[in-house]
Amino acid sequence: MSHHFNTMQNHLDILPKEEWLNKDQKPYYIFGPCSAESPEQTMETAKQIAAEYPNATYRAGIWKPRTRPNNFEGAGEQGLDWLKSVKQETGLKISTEVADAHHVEACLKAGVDVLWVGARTTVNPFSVQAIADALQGVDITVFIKNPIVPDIQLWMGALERINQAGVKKLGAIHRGFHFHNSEPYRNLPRWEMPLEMMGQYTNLPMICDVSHISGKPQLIPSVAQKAMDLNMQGLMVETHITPEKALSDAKQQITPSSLKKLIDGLILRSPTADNPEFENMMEALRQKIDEIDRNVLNQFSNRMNLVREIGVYKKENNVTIFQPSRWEAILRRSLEDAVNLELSPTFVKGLYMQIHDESIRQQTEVMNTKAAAK
Ligand SMILES: O=C(O)C(=O)C[C@]1(C(=O)O)C=C[C@@H](O)C=C1
Repeated sequence: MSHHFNTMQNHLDILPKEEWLNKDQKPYYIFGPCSAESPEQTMETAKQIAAEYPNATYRAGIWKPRTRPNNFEGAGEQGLDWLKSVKQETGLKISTEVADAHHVEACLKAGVDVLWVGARTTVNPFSVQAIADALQGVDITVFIKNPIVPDIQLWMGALERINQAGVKKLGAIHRGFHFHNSEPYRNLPRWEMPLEMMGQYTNLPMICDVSHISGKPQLIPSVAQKAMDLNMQGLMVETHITPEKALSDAKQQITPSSLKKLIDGLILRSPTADNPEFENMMEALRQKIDEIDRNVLNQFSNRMNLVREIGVYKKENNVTIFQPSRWEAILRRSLEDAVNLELSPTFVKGLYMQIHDESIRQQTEVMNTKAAAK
């Protein structure tokens, strides 16, 4: 397999965060029920949220296609009228999920401020393009949730399609990924995926949907704190006046008062410190890390030289590349060392799997190379 490794950054034409996302709120908060269920539930939840967080964006799902039919499928278009009333009475910005062009048109007519594309829509470029076409030239905020499968290209593609329609207030929402077993989460966070996106598009705001990752209230605080510590720009938290009576996602919604506890408990750290002593210390430690990194790579290179040398002997003696007992011994020794070195076994095992893969690749190359004329 050939690896094309791209360290180049990609580009999205997005307005600076300070001009829209973080204009009135930092972090950016999206709070509200999974679904708009009734005028009363929609309004009452909004009032309680607005009392504490007047600059938050209010969310409520209007169209809720469930995995299997014949469950509560959302209030439909009438729910947009309920959201409109919320906007009028509380002043909160309103937001909902769109999955097709018809949804977009209905939301634009209702004056919805913020739209998001859901995880099951992001996987389908046909759907995303239809939404992009409906948004052509419209000045509105749009967030793209990660696709349910951990495929970064789909996420990037969806952002690019919407951006190419001219949407400049654009962000991403990390909601975790679907796996057969995501314990203890509902959706495995795979934090490296949003981080990769943030690296690829340095101006892309990333919001963490802590509810869909957690799936249960107990996990929400640690997920929210981690998102903040990873320098994400905001949080989406499903909030319901009576979660136990919710018609969808009852298990993961929290009350407005639990929401307040959650937000009060967050420690907000900044990406840099305005402190010369801190900067000096960081500089010194980073220099040491740079030196170690260079040594590590050099040693890997030395190791691979030996591996290729072994490869030549194996070729001359017609011996197989993969040596299970030797490989097992290396792995066992390394895992024992890991304990004493305060390295996690998962990390060390992953590292050695990578090294072994590379050894095999290099020896395969040696085997396939025609010997130089003697
Ligand atoms: O010891 C060998 O036979 C090697 O080729 C070296 C090495 C390694 O990378 O350490 C590579 C492949 C084998 O499966 C086992 C070990």
